Amino acid sequence: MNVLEVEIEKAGYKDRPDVIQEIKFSVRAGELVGLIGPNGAGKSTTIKALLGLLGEMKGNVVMAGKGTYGYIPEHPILFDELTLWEHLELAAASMEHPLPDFQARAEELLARFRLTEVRHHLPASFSKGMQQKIMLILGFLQKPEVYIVDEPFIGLDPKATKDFLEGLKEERGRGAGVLMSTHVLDTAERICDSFVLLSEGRLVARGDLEAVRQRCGLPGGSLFDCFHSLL
Ligand SMILES: Nc1ncnc2c1ncn2[C@@H]1O[C@H](COP(=O)(O)OP(=O)(O)OP(=O)(O)O)[C@@H](O)[C@H]1O
Repeated sequence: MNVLEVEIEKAGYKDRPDVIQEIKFSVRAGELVGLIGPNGAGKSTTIKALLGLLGEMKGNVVMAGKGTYGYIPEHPILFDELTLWEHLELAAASMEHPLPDFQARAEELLARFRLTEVRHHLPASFSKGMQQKIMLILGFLQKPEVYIVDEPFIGLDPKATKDFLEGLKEERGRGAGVLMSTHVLDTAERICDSFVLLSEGRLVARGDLEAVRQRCGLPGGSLFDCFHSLL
């Protein structure tokens, strides 16, 4: 079953409405799909397009079930005047479907990412990695059907990265699908089930590592080798 289906004819910005073109892919329940491509290839634009954040978008995006998604942005988005706990309360209050177990879930996530002690502090004074962990907690809070994660590995320490990947694994076990953009290709190769490779706003390869290797004519090649041969 697909939890996310994306068919973008074209999308972009007011002055450049066709930054990305003909991007078609899907994410199955439990699948982790890596969105890969060099700087400026259109990864963030693709994510913004499927979140409905772009003025210029011609295409279709379908999310399964109730259509809930957890978006984990690359750069933390925080309010100066709210404590960490108030951020979680605000997120829960603005969800379309109320969280019956908000308190327990929030406590569990704070413990997992070791932020329990600072839950009543203002995140504006936190380190970059701590702020990034808040984004992970907010993403995990509502147990969505789809996770959309923009470059999670920059700024997280190895322990936080491990905790994050374990959290994603649990969620995938429950049937959530994940689309994750990253430049960290060795990690992507290790953890992703399949890949969407973008270059200059176009889809250049789609499928598991074997399919990407075939597309590049590099049997046994790493994702890193395939990336370089395609671009
Ligand atoms: N707000 C904007 N207005 C106009 N053009 C933009 C805007 N944001 C991005 N672009 C252009 O869209 C193209 C794709 O950018 P995008 O940010 O999607 O790339 P990316 O693959 O996410 O890159 P990176 O790996 O550097 O994050 C680039 O040419 C960029 O200049």
